[in-house]
Amino acid sequence: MLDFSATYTDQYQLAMSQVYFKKGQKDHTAIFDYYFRKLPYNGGYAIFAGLQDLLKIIENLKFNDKDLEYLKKQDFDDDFLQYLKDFKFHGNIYSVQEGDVVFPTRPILQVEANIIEAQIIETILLNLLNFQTLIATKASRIKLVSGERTLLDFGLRRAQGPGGYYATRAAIIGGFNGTSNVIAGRDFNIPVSGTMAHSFIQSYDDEITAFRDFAEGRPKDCVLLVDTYDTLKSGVPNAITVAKEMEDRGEKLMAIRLDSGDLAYLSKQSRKMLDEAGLDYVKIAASNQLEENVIKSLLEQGARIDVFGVGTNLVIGSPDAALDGVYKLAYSNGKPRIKISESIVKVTLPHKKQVYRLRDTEGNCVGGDLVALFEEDNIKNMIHPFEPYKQMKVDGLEKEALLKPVMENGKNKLEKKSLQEIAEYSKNRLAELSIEYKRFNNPHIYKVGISEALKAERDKLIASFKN
Ligand SMILES: Nc1ncnc2c1ncn2[C@@H]1O[C@H](COP(=O)(O)OP(=O)(O)OP(=O)(O)O)[C@@H](O)[C@H]1O
Ligand SMILES: O=P(O)(O)OC[C@H]1O[C@H](OP(=O)(O)OP(=O)(O)O)[C@H](O)[C@@H]1O
Ligand SMILES: O=C(O)c1cccnc1
Repeated sequence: MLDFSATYTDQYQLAMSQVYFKKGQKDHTAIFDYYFRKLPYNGGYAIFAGLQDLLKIIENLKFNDKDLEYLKKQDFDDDFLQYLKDFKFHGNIYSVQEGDVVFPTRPILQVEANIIEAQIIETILLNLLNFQTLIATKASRIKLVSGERTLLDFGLRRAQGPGGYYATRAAIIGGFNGTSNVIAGRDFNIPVSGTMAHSFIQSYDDEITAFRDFAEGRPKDCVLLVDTYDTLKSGVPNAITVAKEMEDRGEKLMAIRLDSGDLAYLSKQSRKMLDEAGLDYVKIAASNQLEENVIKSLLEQGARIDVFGVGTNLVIGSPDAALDGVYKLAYSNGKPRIKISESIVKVTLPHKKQVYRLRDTEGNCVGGDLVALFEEDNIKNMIHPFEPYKQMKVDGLEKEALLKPVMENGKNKLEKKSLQEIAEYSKNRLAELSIEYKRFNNPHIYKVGISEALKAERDKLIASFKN
């Protein structure tokens, strides 16, 4: 894992914290909600990712000597710096499980801690969760159109700097099978694989010698890049020759890779040539600015591609640059808190809350999540948070509580899961959603509503400030 200190934060967190400290408010308990307002890619769902990393980092977050020296130069006071010297997160965190499908405007995670600790972790929390959730969602869309074909992440070189490290992790949660990213493979136990670059072939005087040497060097997982000079006239015929030579040595060429031109046409022609040479086991990989719409189109055209290598568009979350996840105060110093806005969608929900996934008596998702006060019971109705005439009866429905304690008094309580287990969980949760929520154009809108009691609390607070 990358090394983080508690200065991985925005200056205003420290400025506010010094005031809380000086004014005797440092032990006031605060509750913050993490949620986003708009689904990325105009899609029908998002995949929550980044939780495991976040908790590991928060558990060990502290200000080291270098941080404190620097903050002293930034005009923070000695007594506050002394407090920061012993900083540790002691709070509670309640969260949806990593990999679950999540929807706008309802809490995905809640932090309950003293106000300084809750404030200092805000930036790293948003930084990690927004990015991984965006990329896991992108990966999941690519997976939806690719079926059982193999998906490899090739994005590290095109990522937003070191963000590529976590993009790879998120891609696996969203359904990718492996990566070219060696450090992410090492740290997250992800299968690492790769092919060859154009430079390797260019560095030889002829393509076939390059192929021969590579096959000799990597006999077990040899993939030959066939488009450097002419895919069908040179690359594929030379790959076939080398594959036959490998057979003579008792080896098997694993795949060829197409990286330019009309990938549908070239894959069909290459498949035919390989099959006619008796090489039906040699797979075809493709890359070049792939994303879910291109892959969908390629498959509709009958492309014979077994492996998609996806780089840029996956790791930068194209075309959306960011998830708009926010961290909003819901409760502090014994009182519910609200942020009022001209735009009703930006009004926050006060109090500690619980979120329930609604299911019928057979356990099937009915397409709705309910947000209620934490201790509420016997909830009969769900109301649209901003359009109160939209209501739904929920009293006959099963309610699965989604926010589970994952950190208690600063201790990470998250059940240990491998990335593959998180990905499997994500796959199963996504499978519970019907296809209408997964289509790319005008997907069905998943219902998110609030209980009558929560609405009453919110409206009471709005009225008190309006007066
Ligand atoms: N049959 C196809 N249907 C839809 N999209 C395709 C098809 N074949 C390739 N593409 C996509 O079209 C884009 C073509 O990119 P580009 O214009 O750079 O062409 P290119 O063949 O890669 O050129 P270059 O040789 O410069 O790399 C890529 O995103 C690629 O994935
Ligand atoms: O298109 P992306 O989805 O981002 O996939 C990654 C791309 O990165 C490599 O190209 P690059 O030109 O960097 O190196 P190369 O010379 O090895 O092809 C690879 O050949 C892919 O085309
Ligand atoms: O292994 C590959 O083929 C690869 C790795 C990174 C980027 N593009 C391709």
